[in-house]
Amino acid sequence: MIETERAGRAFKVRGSVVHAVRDLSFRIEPGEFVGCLGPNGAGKSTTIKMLCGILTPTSGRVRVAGLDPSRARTALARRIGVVFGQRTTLWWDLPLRDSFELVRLLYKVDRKLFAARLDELTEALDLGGFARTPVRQLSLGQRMRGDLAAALLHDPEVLVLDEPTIGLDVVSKAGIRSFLLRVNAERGTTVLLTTHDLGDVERLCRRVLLIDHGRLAFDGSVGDLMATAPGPATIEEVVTRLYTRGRAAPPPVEPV
Ligand SMILES: Nc1ncnc2c1ncn2[C@@H]1O[C@H](COP(=O)(O)OP(=O)(O)OP(=O)(O)O)[C@@H](O)[C@H]1O
Repeated sequence: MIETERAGRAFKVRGSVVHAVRDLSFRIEPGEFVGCLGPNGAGKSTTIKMLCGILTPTSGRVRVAGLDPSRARTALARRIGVVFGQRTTLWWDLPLRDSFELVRLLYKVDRKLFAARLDELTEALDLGGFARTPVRQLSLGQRMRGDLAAALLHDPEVLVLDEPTIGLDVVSKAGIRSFLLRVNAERGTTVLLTTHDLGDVERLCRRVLLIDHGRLAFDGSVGDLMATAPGPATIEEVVTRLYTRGRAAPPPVEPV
């Protein structure tokens, strides 16, 4: 469903070249729920942007639902839902309900199917109380639920999420997580999410990709990830060890 083959993306910055992603190869099968981890600046968002067709790889190949994302953006848009936790795709000044109607028109979703899907999503994400509120007046948690609904209104086969739980309180996070598990289990939607929240990984992901310095540093189950530690460890300890492997340990914090 998602496939990258030695994919790379370089940027020219003030006369030098930054390799944001290099030689990235992985395959995600239909129905998988995969988490993408990595330290800040590792290349996660660049990877997601290549999968959505926002960025074209400068080397290698990317395929999503059999399509080349940067060449077939319109065709892909019908098969993929995307949420960027740090940026809304909704119309800021419009009531949430009107944003959904625009999504319906953009994706040419049949009116009846749209109404049924919107009812389901309204119930599952508890959108009823703020459907008529302009997006700019929504809390972050409400806005994220709105963004998720907008990404799923056309019933895509693939859902790609860039930090979907960022800034949410524990209750909102739990709601979003159980919703995502439901979407994956009930509709068989393939989910790929990036996150810095290891709770997302523990509760949601059966498989983890770890990107470091633009390269794939780990690909396996959460159990395999935990088994990389020499002894009993928390997931925070395991991931810290992988993120700092081969690097100087951060200086200890001196008490004042
Ligand atoms: N448009 C761009 N122009 C130049 N460099 C870029 C651009 N986008 C990303 N980069 C660089 O590519 C590298 C990877 O960035 P990216 O945003 O993919 O990392 P990330 O893993 O998503 O980080 P974070 O967890 O902090 O969001 C970084 O060094 C970043 O500065």
